[in-house]
Amino acid sequence: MRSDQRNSLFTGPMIRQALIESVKKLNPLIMMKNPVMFVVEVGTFLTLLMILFPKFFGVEGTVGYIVIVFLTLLLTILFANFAEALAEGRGKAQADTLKKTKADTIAKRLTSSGKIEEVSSVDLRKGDIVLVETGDTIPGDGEIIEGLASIDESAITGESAPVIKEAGGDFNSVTGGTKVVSDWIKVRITVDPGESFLDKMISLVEGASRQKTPNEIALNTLLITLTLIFVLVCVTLLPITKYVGVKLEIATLIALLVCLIPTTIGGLLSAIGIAGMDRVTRFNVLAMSGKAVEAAGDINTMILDKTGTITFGNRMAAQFIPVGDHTEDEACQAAMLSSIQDETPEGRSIIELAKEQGCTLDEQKYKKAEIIPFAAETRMSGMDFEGVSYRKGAIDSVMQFVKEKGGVIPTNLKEKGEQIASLGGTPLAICIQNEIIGLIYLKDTVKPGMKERFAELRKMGIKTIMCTGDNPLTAKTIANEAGVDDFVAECKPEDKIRVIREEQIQGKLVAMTGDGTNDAPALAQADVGLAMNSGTMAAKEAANMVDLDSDPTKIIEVVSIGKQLLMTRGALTTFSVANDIAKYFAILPAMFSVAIPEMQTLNFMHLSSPTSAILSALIFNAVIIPLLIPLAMKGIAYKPMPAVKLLQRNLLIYGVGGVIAPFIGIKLIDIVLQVFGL
Ligand SMILES: Nc1ncnc2c1ncn2[C@@H]1O[C@H](COP(=O)(O)OP(=O)(O)OP(=O)(O)O)[C@@H](O)[C@H]1O
Ligand SMILES: [K+]
Ligand SMILES: [Mg+2]
Repeated sequence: MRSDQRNSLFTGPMIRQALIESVKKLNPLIMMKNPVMFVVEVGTFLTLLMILFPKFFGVEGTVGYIVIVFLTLLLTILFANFAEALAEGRGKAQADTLKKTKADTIAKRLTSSGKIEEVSSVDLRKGDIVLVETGDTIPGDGEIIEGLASIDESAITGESAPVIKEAGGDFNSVTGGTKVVSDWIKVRITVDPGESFLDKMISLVEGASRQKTPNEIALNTLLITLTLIFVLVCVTLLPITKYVGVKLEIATLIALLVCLIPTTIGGLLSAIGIAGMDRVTRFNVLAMSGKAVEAAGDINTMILDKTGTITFGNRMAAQFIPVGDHTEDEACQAAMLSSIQDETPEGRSIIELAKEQGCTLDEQKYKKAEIIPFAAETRMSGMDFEGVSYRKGAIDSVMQFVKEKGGVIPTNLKEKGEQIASLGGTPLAICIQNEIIGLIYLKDTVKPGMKERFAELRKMGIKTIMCTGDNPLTAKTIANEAGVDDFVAECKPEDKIRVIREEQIQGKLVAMTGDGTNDAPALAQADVGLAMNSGTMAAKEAANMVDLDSDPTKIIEVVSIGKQLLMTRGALTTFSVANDIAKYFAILPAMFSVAIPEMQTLNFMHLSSPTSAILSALIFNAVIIPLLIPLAMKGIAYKPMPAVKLLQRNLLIYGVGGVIAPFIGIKLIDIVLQVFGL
């Protein structure tokens, strides 16, 4: 996705393709989806009939004029179609590239007896377990259940550096179509054919599943209403003109109608939406709906988890610290015992550190132990063996566990825990039965550049809140280091939802970024849920956006694009309506000044003739569409500033500009038409 086509706005083949598409889109069945332009098409068809059967319509004398009206109307529709086709073009090109990645591969499926059978990737179903070795393409989306491998995800993310994925924890998801470059993994397939991430990506960039956003629907309703009003105005003009003695051609009436209905925004509306989605994709963010992008434009609050989002998330054991009258050796031993078969990255790093420090473990002996896997709810993990409980976990959780068993808390536990937390580390307490033996210092690092990025969010008026399962002191240290506005510690999954709901109840739009399975419910609750591609399947499925680069601050770009999208649509609507009003005042005096001399005072534009006035306005109405295509595609520049100021600025530029532009444009076209003797 991050290929050359990401940067160059349009290539030759894309423009050629768009030209072909704009003719195909003339199909009335497609056209009907855009009522404003459909009215133009009906008008075009009527003028065509008049050209073909002039006698029937009694227009023999003015066929030349009608031909010009017909051609201008046809161009108007083609221009609008071209805008839409051009906006769709890049997505189609991307989809083609992705489809090549989707080729069927051979999968090594494990049978229940543990044998390997080779099957086609299309025959894989949810729940199948496959072995993927060095050089193999991963045959489907899934979760690593065993092993660790280095994976080239460039086919999907465009990032050439391989990433490490491993069983357990938040980095266990793999995507079909990516490649194992070293080592091996066993993957449990989590989707049936046709529902994969790649399938979703293809249909997203292709725009196949594009639906109008609520904002677009509302605007469309407004445009349809305006159109209906002008249809009525034009129809009632007929008897009025008869009454005052002006002969009004049907073709003129159609031209007048098209000038007055909001064709500019009607023609560009869908292109603006598609281009907005496309800009998001170019930042390597997959948005599941246009609604999500628009919501991003109005975000007030942003919730982030800490581990894996603000920090790198490879929380590694750095030190074993004894408490009470225990020794470092005992702490090391207990840490190891509580981490048998803990498949989280934290658990494995503990075993590694313990081995480095010379601790040993007779794994055979504990084969029959009952393993207690880590859960975000309990914040603990460990095992029960021969009536003895071995646990490690968040200090308060372990303290409670020990107290329930009648144990006492060592006096220096609090102090030693605070020492780790004040460094931004995560302290894990270790206990055997009802006795706390020591602490594990889990180290994690804040991703660089966070402070500057959060400052940017603040400038946009967005409040950042870090919600973490970690203890308050660690949370505070990391919150300060990263520069978030606020934090909530000791969050369980339901607490993250509560924080989001509390903001939403105040009428705020909330964005949430996260990577863990424990973040999934909150990602679904938020108005904008941005999951890290590095994260778990559950997180990616719950979110309405996925950042392929796994950079939580990417939300800044998405917010800018969302704001840009809303602003561009607002500005071009203002411009379009202002234009139409101006055109009204340009054409009507010219049309009536012959019959009603008093109208002459209003005819300050001094257009050469009523016919020229109509044609100039109609031609201006057509050419303004392609002239605005670049603006519709790129969006108007967004700079962080208060909303009111922004609105005033845009009203000035696009409202006043929209009133003035037609007068200048129509006058110029009128002069040119005079040169050609029309
Ligand atoms: N493998 C583990 N065994 C025991 N306890 C753990 C393990 N991993 C994490 N913990 C403890 O559980 C707490 C909660 O973990 P959880 O993954 O829910 O949140 P988190 O990753 O700390 O925070 P965030 O929500 O910011 O990602 C951690 O802060 C830590 O104290
Ligand atoms: K118009
Ligand atoms: Mg987490």
